[in-house]
Amino acid sequence: MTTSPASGAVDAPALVVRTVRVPVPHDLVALLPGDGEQIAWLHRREGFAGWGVAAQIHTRGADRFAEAQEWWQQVTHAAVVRDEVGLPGTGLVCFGSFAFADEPGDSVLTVPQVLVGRRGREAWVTTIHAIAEGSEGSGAVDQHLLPTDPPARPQPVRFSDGARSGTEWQGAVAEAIRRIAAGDLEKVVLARDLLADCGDPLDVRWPLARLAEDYPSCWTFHVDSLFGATPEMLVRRERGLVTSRVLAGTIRRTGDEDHDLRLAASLARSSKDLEEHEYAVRSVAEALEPYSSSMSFPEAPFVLHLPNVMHLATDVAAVMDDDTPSLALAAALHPSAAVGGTPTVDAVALIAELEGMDRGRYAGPVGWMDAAGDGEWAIALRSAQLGEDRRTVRLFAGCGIVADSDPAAELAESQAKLVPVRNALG
Ligand SMILES: C=C(O[C@H]1C=CC=C(C(=O)O)[C@@H]1O)C(=O)O
Repeated sequence: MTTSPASGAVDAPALVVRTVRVPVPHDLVALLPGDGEQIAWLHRREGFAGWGVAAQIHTRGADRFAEAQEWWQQVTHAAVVRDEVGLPGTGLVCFGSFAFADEPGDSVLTVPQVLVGRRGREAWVTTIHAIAEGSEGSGAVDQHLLPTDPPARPQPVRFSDGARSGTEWQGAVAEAIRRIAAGDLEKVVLARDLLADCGDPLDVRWPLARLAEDYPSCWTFHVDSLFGATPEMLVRRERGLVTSRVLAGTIRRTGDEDHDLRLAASLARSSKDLEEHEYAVRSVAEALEPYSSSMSFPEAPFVLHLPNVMHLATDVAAVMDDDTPSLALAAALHPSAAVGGTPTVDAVALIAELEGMDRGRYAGPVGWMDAAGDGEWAIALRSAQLGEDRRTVRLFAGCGIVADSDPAAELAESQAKLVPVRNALG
């Protein structure tokens, strides 16, 4: 069932939900069917694999988060739930992917028909169907734990420039640096896209399996044709505790361990990167402040090592003052200065002026939420949007620009950030 609140009225279906404990599956991606709605959320082999659509809403505009949240509240109120596991992520769960910008933007919240979840030594299957459908059409739970036919290896992929060539994009970065020097703003994150032609329709399980394998410390996701492996957690809420992993400030890895350790040390001392990082941490701390009774984060960032790049990283933790749902927190935090800039309004305006493209859902919140409002919303980075023909893929990468940035170095950094999805397609 799909609804759209274009008329202002939100039409929530009445769902029957059943969660049962099952043996821990070896590999969640291997359970995904080869077609239809496929949902993935994976972190260190834990998370979810889901399929089918029990209910869905599309929202757009400045109220996209609020409308989705209102719909979710109605769906949860109308649902009949039998949950024998009782963990965050069991019972009724939705998955969402939200547009970066208010316009044009298309955002989605989906409730799958079948969801297999894993957390530590616990695993479960949740089946969801509309009350109107009468019986539990999803059948015995064991059938959902059988690996499906593996995806075929894709053909070699051809890449081409997106909205801007590398040279044009460096020009946009140079213009942003001029605006910052003129005092118009302090930081802006500029992104670019790269087009991939896969020849045949892409079976998204192929890149998902590779991303989950190669980037286990990232959150590998697929929601409504947006997929990737992001290292940045915008907000995670679990029973009154909120955490956020803020990233900004990047250096490319060389593959030589000793050299990379020296690079990590230089990143931790780089005033340009520390400044870029400081803006991002401040934006998250200021946005969480109204919702929390206490907050903590270390004075200096640590260096997060990924296979392709290293980032300055800060983990922020806050105790919630009230029961604001995780999606509402994500809405309050979006766009943080890791993907927008400082001040936010000026940065978002400059992004629209200089990038020459619609970001779509790249750099928007992507994640899941349960009926209690607990959930995880990451920032959709190191990501790509699969086209409607399923043959073309748009990859995205962006870089934080401050006064001391260098356009050529930023282009190289954006190329390094494209590596995870590029390699996963190959
Ligand atoms: C905008 C992206 O990365 C952000 C997250 C980490 C480091 C960043 C940087 O150093 O510029 C960016 O703020 C991207 O990967 O597309």
